[in-house]
Amino acid sequence: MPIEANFNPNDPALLDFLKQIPLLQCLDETELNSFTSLLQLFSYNSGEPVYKVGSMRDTIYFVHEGRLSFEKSGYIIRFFDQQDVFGDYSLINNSPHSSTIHATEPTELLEVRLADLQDESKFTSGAYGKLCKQFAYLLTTRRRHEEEMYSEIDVLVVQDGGCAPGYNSVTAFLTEFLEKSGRRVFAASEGFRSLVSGDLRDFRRVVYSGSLYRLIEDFHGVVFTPPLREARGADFRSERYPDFKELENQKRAAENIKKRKVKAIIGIGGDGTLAGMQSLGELLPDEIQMFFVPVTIDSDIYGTDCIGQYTGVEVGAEKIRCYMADARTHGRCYIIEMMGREGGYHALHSCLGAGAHLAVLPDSRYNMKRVAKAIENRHATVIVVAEGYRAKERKSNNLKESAAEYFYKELLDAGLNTAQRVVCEAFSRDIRGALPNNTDITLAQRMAKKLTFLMQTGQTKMMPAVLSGQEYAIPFDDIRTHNTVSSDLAVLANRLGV
Ligand SMILES: Nc1ncnc2c1ncn2[C@@H]1O[C@H](COP(=O)(O)OP(=O)(O)OP(=O)(O)O)[C@@H](O)[C@H]1O
Ligand SMILES: O=P(O)(O)OC[C@H]1O[C@](O)(CO)[C@@H](O)[C@@H]1O
Repeated sequence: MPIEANFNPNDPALLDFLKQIPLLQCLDETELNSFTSLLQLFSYNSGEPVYKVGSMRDTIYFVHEGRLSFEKSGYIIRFFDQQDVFGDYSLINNSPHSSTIHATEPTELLEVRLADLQDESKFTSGAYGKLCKQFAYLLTTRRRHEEEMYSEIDVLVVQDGGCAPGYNSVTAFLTEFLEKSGRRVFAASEGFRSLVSGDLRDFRRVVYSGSLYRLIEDFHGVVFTPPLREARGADFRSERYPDFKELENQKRAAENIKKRKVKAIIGIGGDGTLAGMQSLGELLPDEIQMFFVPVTIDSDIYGTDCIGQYTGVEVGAEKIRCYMADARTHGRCYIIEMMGREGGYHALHSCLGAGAHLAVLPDSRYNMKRVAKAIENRHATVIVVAEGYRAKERKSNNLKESAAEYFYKELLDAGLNTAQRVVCEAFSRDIRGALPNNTDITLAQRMAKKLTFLMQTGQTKMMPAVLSGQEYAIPFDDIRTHNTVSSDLAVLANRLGV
């Protein structure tokens, strides 16, 4: 239980303290004195709650000394320190508290009951009205600051495409390096879709500096990025947005970009995202700088390592090793479908790393009778099929089979007759959610640094690239997206000798 402490309501230091608080700056000297006479001072021990979620709003609290945590759904959202005010929502909202407040160190709070403020014999209705108005003013100015913050977007990051390890990492590093070079960085909340919609709620402010974050953390959409360096997933996007291929939508996005005075746009993703950026580039003035960062497990951007490809192969190979052990144990044949729409980089390298028996790539054409025979002579087999295998054929014939199932069907047509139970596994999307490994995090860091340099030196329509340890930059017009894999490696991955 908090302990009520004595204090002198006429203490000049106390009056000075109260005059610093924006909520009370609307009161004149007399009103402030009568307000002060309604205050009570309470001491809280460290860990003691002030109020809990669900309790009634009936008090406004002023932090006189100490520190408190503001918690929602078990998370600490922020801290309150000396001169901070909480509970002031009770001036306009009489629903129960949606948060819990705990003292995190010995704390003193000056408290005023709402019932006392509303009692005309203690506080005039005029002064109470002023307090309510002042609270509304503070709320709306915050909203105005938010509007202002998003009305001039400096650098805008747009993540699209399928998730891959490293989206979050590169966004965190871009924020760090660009902010350190004096830029303000923002992100579209949901990729290209947000550019078309263009509402304030479609944008986020991404922040690297802790002190800057503390200043603006209450504003809409502010995200502290350092923890994203190592985070899984892609925080600023949702489902794909195929409608961005429509010119009308691209035009709407271009208008919104100009309306929000964007100075530079960075697209992050695979070849589809690059195509979206290139289309946008046609509709925007040259002064708006444009960049692209390749993040894709399947490495479908030529001339550079792609962020996500190393984690993808590491996790993909480990997944195949598990199938190899299971296949050996049960005497089975697994046909695993892995990423690889065009070149098949991910499927091939994962297969190689794990020492699986055959990689079936989008362009592979095997003699299926020989493959069937080779399987029949084995106790256990693991075959990796890239998702793009016979994709056009399957699509044009409207076939429902996945690439793995289609390959199995071809084997059956070729007369496969094996004691091994054959199991086709579903497409391995799970790898997209893997934790980025050190190589991809380092690659993300290098590309972010290179991009910052390109931006600072006034370049545009460029992609930072890293190949064989060297950093480059490739102009948009020279980026090739058909990334074929080495045929020597495809031979190495053929342990069936077919
Ligand atoms: N030809 C195009 N023109 C304009 N926008 C496009 C085009 N192709 C794709 N996009 C946009 O880019 C987004 C991402 O494309 P896509 O789904 O092909 O992923 P990606 O960037 O290639 O990444 P990944 O291949 O790793 O999934 C799409 O949701 C769409 O909004
Ligand atoms: O999960 P979705 O939307 O079907 O996307 C599948 C595509 O995404 C990717 O996994 C890339 O992220 C491709 O390899 C694949 O073609």
